Amino acid sequence: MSRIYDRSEQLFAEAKTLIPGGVNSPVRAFKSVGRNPVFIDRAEGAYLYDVDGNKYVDYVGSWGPMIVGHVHPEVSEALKAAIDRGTSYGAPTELESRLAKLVLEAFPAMDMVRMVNSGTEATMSALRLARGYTGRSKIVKFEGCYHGHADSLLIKAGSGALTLGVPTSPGVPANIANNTITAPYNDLETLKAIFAEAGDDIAAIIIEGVPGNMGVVPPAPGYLQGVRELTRQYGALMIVDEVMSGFRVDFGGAQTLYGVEPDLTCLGKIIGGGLPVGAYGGKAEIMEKVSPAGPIYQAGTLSGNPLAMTAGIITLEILKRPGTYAALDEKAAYLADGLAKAAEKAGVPVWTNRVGSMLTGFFTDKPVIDFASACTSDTAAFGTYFRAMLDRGVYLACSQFEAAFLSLAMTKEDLDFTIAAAEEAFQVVAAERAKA
Ligand SMILES: Cc1ncc(COP(=O)(O)O)c(C=O)c1O
Ligand SMILES: NCC(=O)CCC(=O)O
Repeated sequence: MSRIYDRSEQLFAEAKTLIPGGVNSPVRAFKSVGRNPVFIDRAEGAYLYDVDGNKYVDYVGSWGPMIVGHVHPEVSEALKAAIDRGTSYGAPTELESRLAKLVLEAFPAMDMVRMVNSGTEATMSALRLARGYTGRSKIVKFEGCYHGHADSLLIKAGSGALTLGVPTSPGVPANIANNTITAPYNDLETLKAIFAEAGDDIAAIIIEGVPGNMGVVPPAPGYLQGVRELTRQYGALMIVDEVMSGFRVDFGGAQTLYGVEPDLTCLGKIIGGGLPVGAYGGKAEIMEKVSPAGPIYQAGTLSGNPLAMTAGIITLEILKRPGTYAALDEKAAYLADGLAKAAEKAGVPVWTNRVGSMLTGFFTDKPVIDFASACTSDTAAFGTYFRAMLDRGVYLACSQFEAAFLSLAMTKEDLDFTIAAAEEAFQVVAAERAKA
């Protein structure tokens, strides 16, 4: 391909001398796909433009938040007006209540919500609350699920931790790791056995609404209900981490889609509309324990930031309009079908999981239902596919174990462009396999 990446290469070489690995979040470094990252200059609608002038259809969407597309005119206009009113006060504003109302309306399981600055803060704070509320220490998380980088959650974690081969990070003290029990996802029997043994010490189960951090792996029918029953039986809380799935798979997240009512919910990504926001919320009886209403401490200098609240409010108002989720689903179904046909044509077995506008094609001929089956994927083939797609103007998440996200800004032409690129990219994979 004739694309030039010189300026990106220069900037990355410099960044590596200034920032660990040249990036401010590990997944951005393209490390597992055998090339250097491209540096982004700007974005608009469905597209990213890099510093060498290359254009891409963007399926990363800032790892989820950009569901209405980049530089959406309504979001931009509101943000510009907000900037002139001041960027931070460290004092309450009406904007915080407006975003809270939109969130609570979307998630009936939540009576109250607290805004924070990232998904990591949301899950970390929810765990503290669950432990404070129940007076218990242990938590259960699932293999391949990622909930941000708090110590107790970096155990058998997904996303970059998995991609970069450090699912359990050095630096997490053993006495913290000991309080995290991990279980295989979509396996109720093993979970029951864990509770039979340690149920009285377990404060909470934390689970991704739709796991997207080992690639997309939907919950089996009845699985979330089973988890709900088990937690009730043992007096543990069920925390659904909808940082990725919230306002993504449905306006009311995975809990609405699958009909399950958790005790606590974590949000992030989309509720910030591309600015840094996270949130956690749940039943009033539990949330009233959070400081200053209650004794469980949690705070933040920039929490409820007026710019972030503004971007979140406008984004959710756009998403609330009739037909948005049907439109996203239709686009994603069209794309998934086109990609599957392209793979088949090239004779490359791919297993596709999709929930609404998040999807992953795994380079495996086996059904992907959990972490172990996700790991049957041929990650070298994924790397080849990723590089071929990038060279053809399609920006995918740089790991087999991530989701692709669609946005409302994508047109049928964008999807057809992507499918045409994939037809060639799968042929490149097939040719490489034939050589091996
Ligand atoms: C399900 C889930 N939870 C939590 C997080 C952490 O969010 P953040 O990166 O904003 O800290 C992420 C993504 O990073 C996520 O996908
Ligand atoms: N699945 C990966 C993420 O959701 C977060 C991106 C990051 O860690 O930078």
